[in-house]
Amino acid sequence: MKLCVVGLGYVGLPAAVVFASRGIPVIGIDIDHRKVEAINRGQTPIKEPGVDTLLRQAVADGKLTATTTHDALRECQAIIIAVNTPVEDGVVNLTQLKNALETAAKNLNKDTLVSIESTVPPGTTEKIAKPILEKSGLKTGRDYYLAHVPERIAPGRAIEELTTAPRLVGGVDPPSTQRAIELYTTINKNLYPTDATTAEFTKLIENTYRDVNIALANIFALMAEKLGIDVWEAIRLANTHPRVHIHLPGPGVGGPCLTKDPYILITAASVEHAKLIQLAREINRQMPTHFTHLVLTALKRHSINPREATVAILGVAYKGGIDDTRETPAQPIIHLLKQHVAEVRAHDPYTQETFGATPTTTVEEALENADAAAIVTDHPQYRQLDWKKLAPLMRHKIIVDGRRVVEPHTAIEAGYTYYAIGYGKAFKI
Ligand SMILES: NC(=O)c1ccc[n+]([C@@H]2O[C@H](COP(=O)([O-])OP(=O)(O)OC[C@H]3O[C@@H](n4cnc5c(N)ncnc54)[C@H](O)[C@@H]3O)[C@@H](O)[C@H]2O)c1
Ligand SMILES: CC(=O)N[C@@H]1[C@@H](OP(=O)(O)OP(=O)(O)OC[C@H]2O[C@@H](n3ccc(=O)[nH]c3=O)[C@H](O)[C@@H]2O)O[C@H](CO)[C@@H](O)[C@@H]1O
Repeated sequence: MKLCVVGLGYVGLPAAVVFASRGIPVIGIDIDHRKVEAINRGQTPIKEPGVDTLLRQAVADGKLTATTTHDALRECQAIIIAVNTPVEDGVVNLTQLKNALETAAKNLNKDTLVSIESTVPPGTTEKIAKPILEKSGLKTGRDYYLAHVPERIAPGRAIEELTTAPRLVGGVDPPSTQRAIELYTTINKNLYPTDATTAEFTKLIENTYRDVNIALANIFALMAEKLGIDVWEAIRLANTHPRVHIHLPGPGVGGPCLTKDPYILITAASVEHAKLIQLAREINRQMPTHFTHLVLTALKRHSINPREATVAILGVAYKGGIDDTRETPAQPIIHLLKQHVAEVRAHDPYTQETFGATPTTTVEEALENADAAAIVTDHPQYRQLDWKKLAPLMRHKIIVDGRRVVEPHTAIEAGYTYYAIGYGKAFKI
């Protein structure tokens, strides 16, 4: 059996190299010739731990080749579609997916499985993909097979999660579910069969649940700031209750999924009370502004004129331990701070991106003569910092912690004034 993977981005490429590593010959297809050329040279166009090694090996073994030509679909008995489904002005754009399906229909072999991994509105596989693919003259569930197998990988852990994280397998009919299980069982034994529309819906509600839960944590944080309470302590205590699992507040929710999937869900099924989900999105989108406000309040409380101040942003990636800056809250935070503050510097151990802030290569360089350290990302390296040793570098010893990377008592003992999202004790007079 040969597998074609259409779309070699953050989802398609890890899948391609993992299938190839299990001995399955894979043809990767992408319209971006630079990606295709890089892959054929054995170089990964995306940064994802482990992909580089598996890719080099797969190309060297002749198990993975990439092409821009969709005719290659003719050689495959299984096709994974992993093109992007971006949300624009709150509405999902399925153009890439429809184009990929049209070319698949023109090159579809009898008995082939088509698996859609892209995140899509419920009903897309059944009502959009199926009619397009049946233009081939083949009948679904009899002549060829169709499933939605949503991708659940978290960036930074893709390779591990592809083989271990539970996976939904939703065929449009039982034979399609069965064929999809046969394909995915070669890389992951933890499969949950269902139907395509349930799989599509489930993918969206998982990320929506996470976004709404984080929004709730963010509201609690704002309340704690008013009440003079430490929300981190309160959430830790609340979560000792066996039926409570409150997520963590922060300076914003970034990444390619939580910022997009709730909108796909709301638009797909417009029920009145979906405004809960909409509101959660708005709360999370507001957090970078709130964090910026905390930084400016901290400067004011220390009688520092922002126009003469330097703020060091620690962390540009959207979450800890990775270099991914898609939809990162650091971008609006830097943008807003630059409107008020003389100099905004940025440091990140994983990425060079600074969104217009002055780049720095070490934490020491970022903090030298700075008035405040503003921690945006929970990189593991930041948890190891010796704040006592760093203190003499700074002009003013102020920490504004978006992620509870520093324990308040550690900062205070090292001579800092400590502010944080949800740390109401900083404001208690
Ligand atoms: N990035 C993630 O971590 C993640 C996780 C789970 C689900 N998803 C979902 O997976 C899908 C893909 O996301 P991504 O981040 O990999 O996107 P991406 O933009 O990184 O990759 C998509 C790739 O598809 C290619 N492409 C577009 N049209 C094509 C066509 N007709 N034929 C061949 N190639 C084509 C693009 O050139 C690009 O390389 C989205 O629906 C996304 O919501 C993403
Ligand atoms: C349901 C779920 O788990 N889905 C995962 C999610 O992966 P992700 O990479 O987007 O990672 P998250 O951890 O959700 O982070 C997003 C942003 O939220 C911030 N955050 C997080 C937790 C918290 O308590 N408080 C916060 O503020 C964090 O800093 C970051 O900015 O979507 C992928 C694509 O669909 C999935 O495949 C993947 O399984």
